[in-house]
Amino acid sequence: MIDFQKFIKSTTFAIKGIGSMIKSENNARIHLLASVLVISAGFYFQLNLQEWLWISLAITLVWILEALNTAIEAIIDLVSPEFHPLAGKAKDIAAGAVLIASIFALIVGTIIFLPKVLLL
Ligand SMILES: Nc1ncnc2c1ncn2[C@@H]1O[C@H](COP(=O)(O)OP(=O)(O)OP(=O)(O)O)[C@@H](O)[C@H]1O
Repeated sequence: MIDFQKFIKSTTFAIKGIGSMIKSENNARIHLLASVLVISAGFYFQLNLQEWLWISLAITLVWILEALNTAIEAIIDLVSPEFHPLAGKAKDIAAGAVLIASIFALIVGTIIFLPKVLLL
């Protein structure tokens, strides 16, 4: 049987996690600002359905990877608070994943918005 109370509780924890990420991570606040700006620009330029889908994919990918990166950082700080090359390697690779998604988002944003900005 589906336990809806449990589902609501775990959704609340997930929202709490997103809130704590935005509070503690400077990069997450940058993603938030970028997301708000891009979505506002999307409304301004009246993007079509396909453009909205690409923008949504790019924004969502960055947020998912930032969340995973933040979680990985927290686990590493817990299990390896002292310096360890593997801890540094894991953090750098997790940060690399965010960078890859951010570059993808930048490419998508440029392809969609640059022609519209040039026509202004
Ligand atoms: N325990 C550790 N052992 C070895 N190197 C570490 C360790 N912790 C952090 N580092 C190195 O220092 C860098 C910065 O670590 P930090 O925990 O500040 O991550 P960050 O990417 O700056 O995260 P934040 O988004 O919280 O600022 C890492 O990318 C890693 O190279």
